[in-house]
Amino acid sequence: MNMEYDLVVIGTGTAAMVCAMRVAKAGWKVAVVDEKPFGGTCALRGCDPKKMLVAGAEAIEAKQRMTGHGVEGTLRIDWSDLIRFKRSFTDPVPEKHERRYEEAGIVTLHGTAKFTGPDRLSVGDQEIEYRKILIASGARPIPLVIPGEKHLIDNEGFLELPSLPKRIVMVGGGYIAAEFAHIAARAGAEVTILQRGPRMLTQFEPELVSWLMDAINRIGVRVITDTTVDAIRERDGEYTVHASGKEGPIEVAADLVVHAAGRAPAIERLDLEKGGVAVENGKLKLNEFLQSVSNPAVYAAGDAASNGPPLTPVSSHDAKVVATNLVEGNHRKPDYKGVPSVAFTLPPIARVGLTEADAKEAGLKFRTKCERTSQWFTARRIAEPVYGYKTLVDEQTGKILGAHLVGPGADQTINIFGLAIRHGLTADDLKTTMFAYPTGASDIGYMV
Ligand SMILES: Cc1cc2nc3c(=O)[nH]c(=O)nc-3n(C[C@H](O)[C@H](O)[C@H](O)COP(=O)(O)OP(=O)(O)OC[C@H]3O[C@@H](n4cnc5c(N)ncnc54)[C@H](O)[C@@H]3O)c2cc1C
Ligand SMILES: NC(=O)c1ccc[n+]([C@@H]2O[C@H](COP(=O)([O-])OP(=O)(O)OC[C@H]3O[C@@H](n4cnc5c(N)ncnc54)[C@H](O)[C@@H]3O)[C@@H](O)[C@H]2O)c1
Repeated sequence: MNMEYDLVVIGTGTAAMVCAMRVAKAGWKVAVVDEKPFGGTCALRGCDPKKMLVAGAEAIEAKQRMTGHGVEGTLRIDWSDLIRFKRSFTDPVPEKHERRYEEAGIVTLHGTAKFTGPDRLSVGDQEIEYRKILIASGARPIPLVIPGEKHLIDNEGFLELPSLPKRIVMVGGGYIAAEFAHIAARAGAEVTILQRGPRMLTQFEPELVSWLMDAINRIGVRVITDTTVDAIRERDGEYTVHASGKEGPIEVAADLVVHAAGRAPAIERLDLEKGGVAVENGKLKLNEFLQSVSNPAVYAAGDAASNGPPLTPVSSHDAKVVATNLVEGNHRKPDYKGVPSVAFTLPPIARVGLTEADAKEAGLKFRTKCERTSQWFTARRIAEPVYGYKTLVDEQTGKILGAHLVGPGADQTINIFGLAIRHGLTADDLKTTMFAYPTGASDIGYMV
C-alpha cells in the first residue's frame, strides 16, 4: 500500500527531530524514518555518551592533578560500570524519542530509506509518496580503502565496548582521536595516535594545540604525526597497524584499532539518482535555502547537508532554516557566524570564529593577543599547567573576530565569545562586562 505524506524525514537525529516537530506543528502530515534505533548520533553514538565517559576520566584527572596538593589515595575507572552509567542515559533515548514523535502526531517508520523516484521512496517493502523530503541522514566514517579495514571499530563500537583492551591505536588525530584517547588513557589503556596531518587537531590554533600536547604527553598517549595508516593485519585476535611515516614504514601492535580518520555525509545508500538529487564530490548540491538544486522537493540539514561544520548546534540551526522554508516558502538562509566548537580533552580546547590564518587570508586588519597563562588563578587553583588563549579583534571596529582557548573552563567560556561574535560585540563590551569572580569567564577582560 502506498502512503502519502507532506514531509518525510530521513533520519531521527538532531536535524530530523527539530525540523519534523516544527513542520508537524504547522499542520503538515509528517513521517520520520530511521534504520537504527531512534535518536541519532549525538544522543546515542556521539556527544552525549562520549561526555558521560569523559565524566569518569575527569574524576581520575582531577585526582592526579591534585595529588601532592592535599589530595591522596588511589582512584581507578571500572570500565564496565562506566559503560553502564552511560547506558543509564542512552538506553531510554529511542523509546523517549518515538513517544515524542507519536505525541506530536508524526508517523514513525523503521528501515532503510531509498529514493525510488523524484516524489517517492521505499522503506523496506513500503512505498511512500511525499510532497517534500528532508535528508537528515547524518555522516558516516569515511572509507579508508586499505587492507584490513574491516578490523576497525568506529565511534559506535568504542562507546559500547564491554571491556577496555590494553593497547589501542587511533587511526587519525582529530576530534575523535583526541577525545577517545583521553578517556581510554585515563581508564588505563596504552594509546597510540597515528595522524596523517603534521599535528593533532588541525582545526584548532597551532599554539594552543602545542600547549595541549603537554597534557596528552602527561598521560602517556603516544602521538605519531605525518603518518598515514595503510593496512591493518589480524593474527589470533591481535592486530598490527602498518603505516607510512616521514622516516619510512612503521608497525604498531594493538588489541583494538579505532577509526578516527574523519566522517562524510551518509548519502551514498539513498539511491539519489532515482530521486533526481544532484551530488558533487560526495556532497549534495544545495542552494542557499538548503534545497536540492535538481529536485525542489528535496531539502537537507545537518551532517548530511555538510553546509556548515558537522556539529550538533549546526544540525539544529539547519533544521530550523529548512522548517521555515518549507512552511513559509524559501526565504531563510543558514548563518554559521560564531559557531563554537570544543574538543573535550582534559583540559578542553575550544574555538569560535576565525583562526589567525583565516583572518590573514581574508585580508582583514586585526590585532592578535596570544599568551600561555598557566600562572593565572583559574589554572593555579586546580594545579593545571595547560591554560592559554588567542584572540583576534578587528582593528577598526573593535569587534571580536575569533577566540581560541585551551585549559580549565574553555568549554564554557568559549560560549561568551560565541555570543560576542554572533551579535557583533566589541572587545570594550567584553572588558566592561562584570563576570562573576573567580570564574573562567572573569579572565575574558584580560584576553582581548
Ligand atoms: C564520536 C562523536 C562525538 C561527537 N561529539 C560532538 C560534540 O561533543 N559536540 C557537537 O556539537 N558535535 C559532536 N559530534 C557531531 C554530532 O554528533 C553531529 O554533528 C550530529 O549528531 C549530526 O546530527 P544529524 O541530525 O545531522 O545526523 P545524525 O544524528 O547522525 O542522524 C542521522 C540518522 O539518519 C539515519 N540514517 C542514515 N541513513 C539512513 C537511511 N538510508 N535510512 C534510514 N535512516 C538513515 C541514521 O541511522 C541516523 O540515526 C560528534 C560526532 C561523533 C561521531
Ligand atoms: N567535540 C566535538 O564537537 C566532536 C567530537 C567528535 C567528532 N566530531 C565531529 O565528527 C567529525 C569527525 O571526527 P574525526 O575525529 O573522525 O575527524 P577529524 O576530521 O577531526 O580528524 C581526522 C584526522 O584523521 C586524519 N587521517 C585521515 N586518514 C588517515 C589515515 N589513513 N591515517 C592517519 N590519519 C588519517 C586526517 O588527517 C585528520 O586530521 C569531526 O569533523 C567533528 O566535526 C565533533
